[in-house]
Amino acid sequence: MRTSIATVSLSGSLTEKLTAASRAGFDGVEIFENDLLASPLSPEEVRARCADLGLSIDLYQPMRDIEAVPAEEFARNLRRARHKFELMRRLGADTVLVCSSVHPLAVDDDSLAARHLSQLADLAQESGVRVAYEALAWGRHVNTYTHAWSIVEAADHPALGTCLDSFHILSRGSDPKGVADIPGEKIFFLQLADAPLLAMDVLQWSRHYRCFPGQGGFDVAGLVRQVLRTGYDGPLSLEVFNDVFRQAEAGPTAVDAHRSLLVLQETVGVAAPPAPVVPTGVAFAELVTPDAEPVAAVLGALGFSRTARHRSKPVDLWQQGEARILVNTSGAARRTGTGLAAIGLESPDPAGAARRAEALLAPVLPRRRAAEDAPLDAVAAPDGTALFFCATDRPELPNWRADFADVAGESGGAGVHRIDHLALTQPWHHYDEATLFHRSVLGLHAQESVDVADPYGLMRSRAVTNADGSIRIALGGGAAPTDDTVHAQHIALATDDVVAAARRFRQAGGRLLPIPANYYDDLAARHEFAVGELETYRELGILYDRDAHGEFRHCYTLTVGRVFFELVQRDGYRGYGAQNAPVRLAAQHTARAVIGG
Ligand SMILES: O=C(O)c1ccc(O)c(O)c1
Ligand SMILES: [Mg+2]
Repeated sequence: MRTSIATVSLSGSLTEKLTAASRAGFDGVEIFENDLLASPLSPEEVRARCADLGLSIDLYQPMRDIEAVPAEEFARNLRRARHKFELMRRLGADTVLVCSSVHPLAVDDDSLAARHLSQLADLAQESGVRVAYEALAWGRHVNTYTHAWSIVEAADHPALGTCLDSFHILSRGSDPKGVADIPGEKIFFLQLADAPLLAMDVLQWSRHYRCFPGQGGFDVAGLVRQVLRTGYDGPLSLEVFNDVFRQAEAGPTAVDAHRSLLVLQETVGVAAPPAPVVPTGVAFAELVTPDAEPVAAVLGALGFSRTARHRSKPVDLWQQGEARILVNTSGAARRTGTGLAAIGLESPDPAGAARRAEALLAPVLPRRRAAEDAPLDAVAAPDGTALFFCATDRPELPNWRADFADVAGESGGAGVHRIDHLALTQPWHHYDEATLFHRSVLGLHAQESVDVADPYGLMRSRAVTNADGSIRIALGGGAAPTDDTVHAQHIALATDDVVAAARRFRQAGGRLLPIPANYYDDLAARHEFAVGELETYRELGILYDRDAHGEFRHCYTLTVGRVFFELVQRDGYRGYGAQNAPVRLAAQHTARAVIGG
């Protein structure tokens, strides 16, 4: 289906918005009046720019407070409409949106509203324009889509139809089944937005918290299915008023937006991109660092051994059980410092996973970093992390491991057997985008988002997982001023005995994050522990949580650059310790103040 986006959904000048929409693959735009008024381009220039960019102008919007107003008011409205229809002729736009009136003098009189809209439609028709009447959820007298449709039906004018907007319908809890009563050709336009389920005034909710389909709590797909059954063949158009998107860069937002429509079309069965290939585990995590020594010291103390070296690049493989960490000292990190740059995802079908990712607009990275390397499909996540689709030691497929030559690593270890989860800090304005990306591109399941108090702001966190929990990525982000050293990425390592692993780490010279004594007093109040157990946790800085499925014990290393490690002992527990994150964040701020990072 054709896809469109309202300019109000993107940041920047009109030109920037149009360019971003075009690059992201949209077919058309809704031009929001304020964007045109503020643009130095003439309507003819806007029209030409859209044509150059391959965009149609699918809607001009909005006209307000038109119907069911006193006669002199309505006369002024018709005068205004004449001007706007002339403007639309210059723009080459043939459909105008009219929102249901919020005018204080508007009367509750459907037949007057129908007469007014019919008169407006007469005028529109003379200019070759169609009028799409939309019920605002906070309209003074008309605030449901069924009511707006009954007025359009009564007016019975060929140039008058209705505009359905998923936000106005779903925010009020209206039943979308009523859409079946509207003939498809009378649905002149379909606007789509999702929103988080918030208990607040509907106007504020609409103007500040809309998001792209799949990022909120509405059943947008259910509504779209209803609309498609009517035979509607206009565009799927996003109209998202959102404070974050207003500030974020238009290019990535437009890609995120278009991805949401691709996924929506897949959900309702009108598009079939390559099927998701759900990853089955973590093949490796790759750190970049300008200086391998501090990272090597921490990995060594954690029980890792350097087991192999890349044949052509300064990349070492550190391994313990099935946990593999690549340490890359090539140039890039000199600018960025030590950080988590890439994740290898074990994939049942790496090429298929890459095709899915590409179809959903993930930037594809070069398959071979050097001529002699095994070809490896990779894409960039919204935060820039490279995701490699790997087949480790499967003879029929290229093996990244074959690029590495074994070196004599000392054995031993600290009982770490695999990577339990990875935590990626998202730039604050990419949090919803990151969730949709990981869900749709990788086929992971998103858990509930939780608020996490940081001493200097509020973070949000949510895990995306596969069915058996062998992939668990915690996405963190939020309004807190991000401090790279505290809001760092982290790699959580699974062990069956966190106390033993923590002790070994310390004995080997590693430094664990100190946790305040008050935390343990609170633990003692909340849970019963065996004699001496809590004292051990207190001594080592081990945190504790439990859920309906089991227990979780975990502790943290100090941060190296922008990354730190966590040792976790997971006994049935299904979360990732988010309950303890406020204490961890505060402790990290303290540690940084005391130790200086
Ligand atoms: O918030 C508004 O005013 C507004 C304007 C136009 C729309 O299509 C809409 O859904 C809301
Ligand atoms: Mg709307």
